[in-house]
Amino acid sequence: MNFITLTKLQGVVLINPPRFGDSRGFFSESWNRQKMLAHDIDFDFVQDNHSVSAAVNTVRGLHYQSPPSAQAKLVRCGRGALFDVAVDVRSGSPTFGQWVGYELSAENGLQLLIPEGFLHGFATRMPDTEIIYKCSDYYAPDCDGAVRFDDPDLGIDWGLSGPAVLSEKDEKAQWMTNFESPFVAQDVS
Ligand SMILES: Cc1cn([C@H]2C[C@H](O)[C@@H](COP(=O)(O)OP(=O)(O)O[C@H]3O[C@@H](C)C(=O)[C@@H](O)[C@H]3O)O2)c(=O)[nH]c1=O
Repeated sequence: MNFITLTKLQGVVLINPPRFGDSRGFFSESWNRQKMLAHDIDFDFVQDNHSVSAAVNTVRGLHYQSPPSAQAKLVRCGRGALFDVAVDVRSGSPTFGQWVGYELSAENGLQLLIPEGFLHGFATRMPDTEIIYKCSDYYAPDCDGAVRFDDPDLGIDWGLSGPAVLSEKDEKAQWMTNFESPFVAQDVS
């Protein structure tokens, strides 16, 4: 797989950082701003997040932060495996409402880059799965929002093997019909 794979959603990029294996294990650069600049990708990440989900089929999402605290995220899996999803909610985008999803695991080392203007969520495939992600803005609870992961208008195939394990916040998340996007598409064609 290439280092960078573009997806059908403009700005969402799958990254496959090289791993240098030896008798000890491997070494990999999980973020190198200079190397990403060569691919016209640049973010000023200011916060790193790390969460562990105990149960398989835990779903966190679909989350966003509204402007002026919108966040781009660079997501990877530190332990176990997860299915990571980005949904385009940029008003005026030709792919508004469309989603992409990729398996990110500790084993495959893949990362998903999700710019501002997208909902983000993931489902765990293994117990005690760890997600680690960089954010381009700080946590701002007043700007925090959530859309139901199982919204029929989105039709995301999460590939769950049982009932989703959700937080109270995600249980109560709004449906797409009530969602007014705070994001406007820029330079999306
Ligand atoms: C997201 C976040 C939460 N918290 C606190 C608030 C709360 O007490 C506790 C758990 O928060 P949540 O239930 O929102 O955590 P979680 O459901 O893991 O939320 C995360 O989900 C994924 C899909 C994302 O994309 C993230 O941006 C974030 O929204 O952690 C922070 O202190 N800083 C943060 O940046």
